[in-house]
Order: sequence, then structure tokens, then C-alpha cells
Amino acid sequence: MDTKKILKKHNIRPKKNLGQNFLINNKIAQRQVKHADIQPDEKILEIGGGVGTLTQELIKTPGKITVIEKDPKLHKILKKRFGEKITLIQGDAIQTDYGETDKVVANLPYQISSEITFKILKKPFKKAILMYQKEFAERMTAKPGTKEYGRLTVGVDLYSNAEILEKIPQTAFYPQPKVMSALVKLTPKNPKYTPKNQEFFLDFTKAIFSQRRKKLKNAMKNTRHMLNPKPTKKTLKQTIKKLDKTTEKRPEKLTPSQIADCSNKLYTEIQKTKKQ
Ligand SMILES: C[S@@+](CC[C@H](N)C(=O)[O-])C[C@H]1O[C@@H](n2cnc3c(N)ncnc32)[C@H](O)[C@@H]1O
Repeated sequence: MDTKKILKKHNIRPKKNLGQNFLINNKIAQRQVKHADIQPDEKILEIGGGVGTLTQELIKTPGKITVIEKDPKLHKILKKRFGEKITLIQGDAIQTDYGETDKVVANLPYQISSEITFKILKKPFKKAILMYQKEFAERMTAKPGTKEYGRLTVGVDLYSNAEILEKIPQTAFYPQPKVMSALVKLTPKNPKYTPKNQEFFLDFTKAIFSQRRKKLKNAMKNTRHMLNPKPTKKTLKQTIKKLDKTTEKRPEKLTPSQIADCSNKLYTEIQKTKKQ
């Protein structure tokens, strides 16, 4: 069914604060669902159902579809359109415990891109096909040494391989967003090493990228207070010595593996001093 017609019929005025840029191009929704390659009985989660443009494609697959929608008015429309065919949750996807899921397919409300991405990544999943603002997608998939490379890249890389599938023009949405979008595929990865403490790693990454143009050793010294557990000055000095040449580089030039190595070594040293 035509998205604009449904919006008109229900007198929906798109809400900016809920990121309501509705997809009006069914072909894109179809491609998005095809990318997800949904198998019988797989648990599929859609975040932000809107008036159901993507949902109407998802229900054609053999998956078990769960849709979360925050806006009560849109929730009502989805209930009327899809009834028993889907599990429908009215609520905030950030706060809601949506249980286990195999695949996530969504045109995300862009203001929660970061928070919802990490929520997805931190739980077991097989694949996610997600629409983001193009700039955000480029930061997720950036290479070290580029201006887009940063803590988002490194954080996402810890859990998954991220790939831009296609760039999507503003005309695919109503109302048209100011910037282009991009469809991204996330697949979980088996890390070569597991950072001992993932939250520590994410804090460490945030800390050092707040000083991305300083040498790592100085960035680490300047941001000691941002870490939990916080290393003593002595522990930090010892770790920097052990890390040797890596700490002479700028954070923006380090690969995700090098950053994880630094974070792991620091975390291990902190644990050692705690035991003493
Ligand atoms: C970009 S629109 C996509 C709508 C629809 N899936 C489509 O493709 O046209 C984002 C949707 O997410 C909903 N939304 C915004 N914040 C949300 C949140 N925190 N939790 C769940 N849904 C949210 C909005 O109301 C809106 O329907």
C-alpha cells in the first residue's frame, strides 16, 4: 500500500523528534528485506514500524516478526494493518527488552542510531540490515587515518563487520531528510581476541579519541580520569612503557586491533595492581 496515502488517511503529521522520515519507495524496502535473507521461523525485529512500509514486506517472509513503535498513533495503525501477523510492542526500543532476535531489519530513527546500534551489537544476532544517515554509516565503516575514523568505527568493529550496501537518496523518504541515507549490513564477528572487559574498551576508546591528534601516550595520560577502573599514574606509566612504539602514534592512526591490545594491556595491569 502507498505510504503517503496511509499518512494522509490517518492525518499523520510526521514528528521530527521521533525521526519520522517515512520510506516511500517500496522497492528499497523489498531490497532491504532481501538482504536480510530471512529463513523459516527466524526471529526478526523491526525498530520503528512507522505506518508499516517495511513491515508489509517483512510479513511476506517466513520469519516471526516483532515490531517496536514508540508513537501510540502509529502503533494503532500497525495493529489495524497487521493484527495477529506480527508481535507488536508499543514503547521505546532503547528501554524495551525485546528478548532474543536473529535478525534486525529497520529504518532507524536517526537520533537513536548510536544507542540502538550498540544495544543490537551487545546481544547475540545473526545479521542486521539497517538504514542510517549516510555520514553515520561512513563513520561506522571508516578506515584508520581518515577523518571519519573514530570511536564509533572502533566500537562497531569490536562486535561486527559493517558494510555499506547502498546509498539512498533523500527522495526515498517523506518528508525528505536534509542528508542522504545508507543501508548498512552488520554481521557479528568472532574477534581474534576478546577485550577482557568490553565496557572498559569502549570507555578507553572514547577517552583516547577525545584527544585524537595527540600521541597515544599523552592522550592516555590526559584522560586517565575517564576510565573505570581508573589506573594509578604508576600503572599507566608501566603500561605505556610496555606498549612501547604504539603509544608514539596518534589514536586516529591506530587500527581497532591495536586499540584493543592497548586497552587489554592497561586493563590487565589495573587488575594486577588491585590484587597486590
Ligand atoms: C525513519 S522512521 C521509519 C518508519 C518505517 N519503518 C518506514 O520505513 O517508513 C522511524 C520510526 O521509528 C519510530 N521511533 C522513533 N523513536 C523510537 C524509539 N525510541 N523506539 C521505537 N520507535 C521509535 C518513529 O515513530 C518512526 O515511526
